[in-house]
Amino acid sequence: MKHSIAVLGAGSWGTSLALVLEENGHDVRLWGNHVEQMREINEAHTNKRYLPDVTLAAGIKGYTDLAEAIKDVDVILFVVPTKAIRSVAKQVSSLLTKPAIIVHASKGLEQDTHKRVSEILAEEIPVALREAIVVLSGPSHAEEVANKDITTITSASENEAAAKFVQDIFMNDYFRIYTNSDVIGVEMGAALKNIIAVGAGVLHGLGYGDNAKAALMTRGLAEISRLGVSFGANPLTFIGLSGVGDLIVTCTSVHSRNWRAGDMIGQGKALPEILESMGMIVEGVATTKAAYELAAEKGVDMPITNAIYDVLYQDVTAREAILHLMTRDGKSE
Ligand SMILES: NC(=O)C1=CN([C@@H]2O[C@H](COP(=O)(O)OP(=O)(O)OC[C@H]3O[C@@H](n4cnc5c(N)ncnc54)[C@H](O)[C@@H]3O)[C@@H](O)[C@H]2O)C=CC1
Ligand SMILES: O=C(CO)COP(=O)(O)O
Repeated sequence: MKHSIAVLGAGSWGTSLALVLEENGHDVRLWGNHVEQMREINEAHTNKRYLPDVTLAAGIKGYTDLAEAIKDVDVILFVVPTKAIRSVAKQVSSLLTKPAIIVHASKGLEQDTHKRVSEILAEEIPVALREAIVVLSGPSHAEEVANKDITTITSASENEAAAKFVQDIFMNDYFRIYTNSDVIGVEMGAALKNIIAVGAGVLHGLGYGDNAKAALMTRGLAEISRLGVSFGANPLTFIGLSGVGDLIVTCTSVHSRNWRAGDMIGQGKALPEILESMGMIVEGVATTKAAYELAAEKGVDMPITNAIYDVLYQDVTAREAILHLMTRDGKSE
């Protein structure tokens, strides 16, 4: 069945998800806040800044007017960076005239409040205007999805019917969706893997090898799970697509923005210059600070997150942070 879907956020991930939905026969409205970019999408059918080698289907329509983009849609998919979720959600709730299924595919924790993205959406969009909130997450680089490379991700919601609905609108022969009811686990896995990806990049930039990477990913997953479980997540979620699955892709791929930023840190470049040169969101930087503060509040031991926090925010060198991690007291696994 054909549905009308507004995709909010015309970066690499929003554009790739719009491509999948359009291919699946839906009416797709891609909303962005840059007039020139939306004109490019509508006239040249490209979005070169974010997906340089991709031609977009003519069915994907770019919108700069949010009211028009969300008018009478069945689904609103948020794919802006985490730091923009609250402001965009506020605008949506002031303009929405009928309830919609609210989906998000963003991966991070809000600064200061430390909230997950679905919590922000639940605060900003009144119950009367949302049928359900669904989280879309898993190992999925936009560049590969746009090339129709095989990808599997998770659709998570407390509302099982809504999770299945989202599974149905996205599924096709290269994009496979599994449902999950553990929203906390799926969102915590998604947000926290970005921190470990920065660390994997740092190790690469410093010249460390595969043993170091495997150590970081394994012990990183242990602390992701610890923090997630302290909020009520199911520990098994972290061995699923939005846990170890996403950790693998993001720590081993040159597509990863977080990994690339970490790699440049390892090579000795300064963080502001790195973020400037990326031109895309590197969620792991803000999420490291949120997770560091959250772990301290909760009394959860997160030594790798603390080490990356020290490098990003405390002027500790990466080599010093690694030495500190490696020379802590011996522990039981
Ligand atoms: N790129 C990827 O492969 C994947 C990204 N994600 C997540 O998706 C989210 C978006 O990431 P990307 O698409 O990579 O980011 P991006 O940096 O490629 O694009 C972000 C887009 O959001 C727009 N934007 C920023 N603030 C805005 C605002 N206030 N109002 C309207 N538009 C605004 C930007 O102009 C840009 O078009 C992030 O949370 C990321 O972790 C999740 C899975 C895969
Ligand atoms: O979440 C992502 C892939 O699943 C994208 O984030 P990165 O680009 O940092 O890997």
